[in-house]
Amino acid sequence: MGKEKTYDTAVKQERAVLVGVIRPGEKPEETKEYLDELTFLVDTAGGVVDNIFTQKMLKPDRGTFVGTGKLEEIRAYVKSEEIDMVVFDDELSPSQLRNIERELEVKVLDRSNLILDIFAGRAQTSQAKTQVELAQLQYLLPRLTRLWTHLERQKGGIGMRGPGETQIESDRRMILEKISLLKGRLKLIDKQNETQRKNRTELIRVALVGYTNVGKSTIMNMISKSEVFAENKLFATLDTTVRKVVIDNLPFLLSDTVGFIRKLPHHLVECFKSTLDEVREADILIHVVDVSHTSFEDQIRVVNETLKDLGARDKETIVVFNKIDAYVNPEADEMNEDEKVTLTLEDFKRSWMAQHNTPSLFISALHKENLEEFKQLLYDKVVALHTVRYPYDKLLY
Ligand SMILES: Nc1nc2c(ncn2[C@@H]2O[C@H](COP(=O)(O)OP(=O)(O)OP(=O)(O)O)[C@@H](O)[C@H]2O)c(=O)[nH]1
Ligand SMILES: [Mg+2]
Repeated sequence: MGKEKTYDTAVKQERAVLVGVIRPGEKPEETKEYLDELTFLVDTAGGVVDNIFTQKMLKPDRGTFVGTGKLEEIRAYVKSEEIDMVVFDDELSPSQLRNIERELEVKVLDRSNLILDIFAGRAQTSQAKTQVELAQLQYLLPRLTRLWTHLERQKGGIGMRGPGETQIESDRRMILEKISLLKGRLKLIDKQNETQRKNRTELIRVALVGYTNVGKSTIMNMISKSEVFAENKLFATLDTTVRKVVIDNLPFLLSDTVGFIRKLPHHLVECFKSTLDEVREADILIHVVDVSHTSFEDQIRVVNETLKDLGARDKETIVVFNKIDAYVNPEADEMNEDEKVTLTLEDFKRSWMAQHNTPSLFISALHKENLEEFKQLLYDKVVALHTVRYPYDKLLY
């Protein structure tokens, strides 16, 4: 863990307020879930959430996202509580951002910007760094007239990490040049990676995919005895790691990939396409789900949609429900502890199995529960595929 980049906690944490719009028909749990996730993102970026403002609206206001009355309320709060930044739960258009900044006179971030900032702090390889930088520049290009960047540039902090701000502001043309330079660099890296991948086509390739923070890296470490960075923060993994794994003399490749999230900035998905090549070119996907998360079913949906965008939805998939040790049924307060967990998880299991044909498993990577079962299933799948693909391969038997 020592060599990983983490944020300096010695500096004063920036205090944030969050702003979300509640759409018609949105349930209170949903609103809470969205804002909890945004809180987690702010926390991951090194900030601390001081307060949350929400407004019920048919759709966000085109000029100022929330209504002017609400904005006035936020402004007063920001002034009196000396808040450092205001974070909106959706991507703001360039004009919304401009209007809001003018009104609030404080640093304004949106969800996309925040995610990009976290990515910038996490990127390790030149590929990841180039991809993030490209996404950040594409995000900034139409938003060059921001006010707070002038004031805050020297101070650094959340939203300010990444590509050089001076360049970004001084010349739009320079950004465009930089963008094309980065694109060229990415193309080169892609080519190198492609060659690398071609050199290992003999082995079956398995990729761990899933929502962020579900335990993909923990599973990777457990199965491959590797030391991939895992922690209770969003986007701990940015770079794909590939390891050769051997189960019962059967070698295959296992890769750990970047986690998915709701409303992933469009530019970021585009820029990360090549990181996700590993997913696109995998033979088998292990879709990891955090079954202890209150909205894990929504997360499954988000992951499936992202996989569809990548053209990887039709791959052979194993669904692994992880963190069964942490599963609690919120409605079963009255039952005793043991009953509560087994009963409700069993219920879910039954209804899931009845509705889906996908092979599914329930494990705890942390407590090493049902691990053998998991390895066995994985082994069976890899063998089956291997036998089809290399029918004469004696190595196996
Ligand atoms: N209770 C419990 N926690 C777990 C389990 N598996 C993983 N975790 C924890 O969940 C957190 C996230 O784990 P990671 O392995 O980093 O998750 P990830 O899916 O790789 O996350 P990203 O790389 O951020 O997308 C860590 O704090 C793990 O210790 C489990 O079976 N039970
Ligand atoms: Mg990870």
